[in-house]
Amino acid sequence: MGENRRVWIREKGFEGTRGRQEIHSLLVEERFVECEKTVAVITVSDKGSQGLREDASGDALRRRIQDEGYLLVWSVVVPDEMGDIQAALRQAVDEKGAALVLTTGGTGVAPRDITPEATQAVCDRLVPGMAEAMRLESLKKTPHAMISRAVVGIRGRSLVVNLPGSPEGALENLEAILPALPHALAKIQGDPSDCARP
Ligand SMILES: Nc1nc2c(c(=O)[nH]1)N[C@H]1C(S)=C(S)[C@@H](COP(=O)(O)OP(=O)(O)OC[C@H]3O[C@@H](n4cnc5c(N)ncnc54)[C@H](O)[C@@H]3O)O[C@H]1N2
Ligand SMILES: O=P(O)(O)OP(=O)(O)O
Repeated sequence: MGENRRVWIREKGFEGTRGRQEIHSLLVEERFVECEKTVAVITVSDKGSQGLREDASGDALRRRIQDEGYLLVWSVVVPDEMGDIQAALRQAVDEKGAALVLTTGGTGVAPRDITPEATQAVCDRLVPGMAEAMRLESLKKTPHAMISRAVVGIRGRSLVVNLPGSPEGALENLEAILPALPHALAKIQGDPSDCARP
């Protein structure tokens, strides 16, 4: 996460213009605002990783999430391979510092669909309610929604969200959780404030 904070400070033009002490206090002050809004997008697709299909789903997700004010810190296309997916998830969180990681593809029941297993393997905790909400909303669009085994999990202080592979499916699922994302990310980052509704 430290790297992202530095990126943001540079973007705002503070780095080098203030003393070390002041930069440190700025980082502390702005931590909740900035760390929550970094995102990585991982496309899981055999065809995509071989250049046989344009990554329309990744493109659509990148556009939509940036429209919501998130800063894209990394994006990659990997094949439906356990090692590649896990490595990408670790890199997104541990090296790129994404507070939010969106995956698209490989959530279904085809033999090579293993994104949920790879996600669970690198996450410390699951957030079943977010995956349930995505399926609930998606069932209003298509009965095929129940085929997605997508999970949502937490790795360290980052949230990992599995989305289906089709562009429409990925966007429809993302839309279902967008309203809850800011609060979820703030809590994962350690926001201690009360969250009961008045
Ligand atoms: N809200 C919705 N939820 C779901 C939908 C939907 O349309 N709306 N589709 C359901 C279906 S059908 C399935 S099956 C499951 C699981 O999907 P997967 O995550 O396993 O998707 P894939 O098999 O990886 O891909 C499906 C299909 O999508 C196209 N595709 C895949 N990747 C890309 C890409 N990067 N760019 C463009 N198009 C892509 C391709 O035609 C694949 O065959 O989810 C349900 N949920
Ligand atoms: O090439 P992929 O992995 O996107 O899978 P599909 O068979 O669903 O097109």
